[in-house]
Amino acid sequence: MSSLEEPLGLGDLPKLSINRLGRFVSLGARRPPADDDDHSTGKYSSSSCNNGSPQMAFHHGSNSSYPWHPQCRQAADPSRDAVELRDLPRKVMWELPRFVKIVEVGPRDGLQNEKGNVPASVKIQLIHKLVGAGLSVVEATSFVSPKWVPQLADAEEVLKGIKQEPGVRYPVLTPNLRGFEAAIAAGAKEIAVFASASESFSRSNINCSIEESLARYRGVTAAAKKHGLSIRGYVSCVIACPVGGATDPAKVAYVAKELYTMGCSEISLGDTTGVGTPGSVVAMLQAVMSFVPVDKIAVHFHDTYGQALANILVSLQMGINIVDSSVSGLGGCPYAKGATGNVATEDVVYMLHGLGIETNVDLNKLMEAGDYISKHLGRPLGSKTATALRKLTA
Ligand SMILES: CC(C)(COP(=O)([O-])OP(=O)([O-])OC[C@H]1O[C@@H](n2cnc3c(N)ncnc32)[C@H](O)[C@@H]1OP(=O)([O-])[O-])[C@@H](O)C(=O)NCCC(=O)NCCSC(=O)C[C@@](C)(O)CC(=O)[O-]
Repeated sequence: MSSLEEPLGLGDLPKLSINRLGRFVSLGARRPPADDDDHSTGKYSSSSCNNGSPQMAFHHGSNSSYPWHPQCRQAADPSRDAVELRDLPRKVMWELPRFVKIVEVGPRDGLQNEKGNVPASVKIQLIHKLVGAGLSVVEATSFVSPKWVPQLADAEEVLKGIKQEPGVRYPVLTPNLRGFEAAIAAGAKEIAVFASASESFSRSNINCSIEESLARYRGVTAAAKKHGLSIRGYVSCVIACPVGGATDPAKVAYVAKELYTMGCSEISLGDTTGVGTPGSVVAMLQAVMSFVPVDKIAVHFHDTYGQALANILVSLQMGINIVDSSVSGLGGCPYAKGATGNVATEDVVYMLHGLGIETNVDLNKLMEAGDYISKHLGRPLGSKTATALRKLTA
């Protein structure tokens, strides 16, 4: 089995201090009481006799509805159980933010891997539609070598063609000073630099080692600060690398810290290949949060294994409130074979709104943007939410 085929668990990762993780895990999942637990003190609760589902508890009332469940068999005090059931939603939801900022990466990360040519006019129209849907950060393009990413060779035309709205950010990727200069000449007000936590991915993506890339980015960020530009920093392969296998969370933390120290105001942690699970994501975030304030961290999940929404949820529970996503799930990295697109923005918005979290995004208008680009690319919608809602209204 290749490293891409096998999901990673905590056991695959290097040992970390688990104090924080222990605290976190205790909020979400309770261990079942052992036979010798003292139930009379309530030290270990048996309230999960509803098998973790508030709905089941609601319909069936008492824990004893599931006599086959080991914890149900041990339920002793119905009044205590009622109190704990009432508290369950608070326990599950209390760490969640009220507002999540979505960083739309479809026009860049989404289109950089397209086989066919997407005209600049279509990219510009897509960006306008995404901003019209309420997205306040839309990554517009990359000023990278057209030899490496021919799909974004029209970066200047795209950035110049956008009608930049006040209060909206349009970051562009810049791999070096040359890209930075081209970006400001085209009107960029925010740039993004992109390093990797994997040595082999760094070489295949930007043709240099991690240390060389950081040295290069120190020059780029210094120039950006002189021009008063905001800087976003990416760390890719935060869970695993297509070649090197599992990534050490300490390495992710190191690269994130370096980018933060050189002046990146937001650090986006990319699961480039989409192999992460909530277990590996918690360990990685725990490591990064020791060096970068939680409100400066964004998460960026590709959905190769269908884990992206679960990974986002666990990130929110850890205090993250910035999420990258791509309209209609567009995307894939040209240098990460087999990796699919980012999590679809429509699915993220649907989940967040379902949790009562505000985004300022209008889901209907967002779906129109998804329809627009999917029709242009001649492929079905890449969002489950949009597919389901379109069927309902057909
Ligand atoms: C970094 C380089 C340039 C090094 O590429 P290199 O070949 O080592 O550099 P070079 O200096 O030898 O330049 C090669 C050619 O490109 C030109 N060149 C050089 N720089 C530029 C520039 N800025 N703009 C336009 N042209 C440029 C340069 O002038 C030269 O042209 P030639 O002389 O052969 O005609 C190259 O490797 C590159 O552009 N890489 C970008 C690859 C890329 O964009 N990958 C996708 C990013 S996605 C990602 O990283 C993950 C992320 C962020 O999405 C998060 C996640 O999903 O996890």
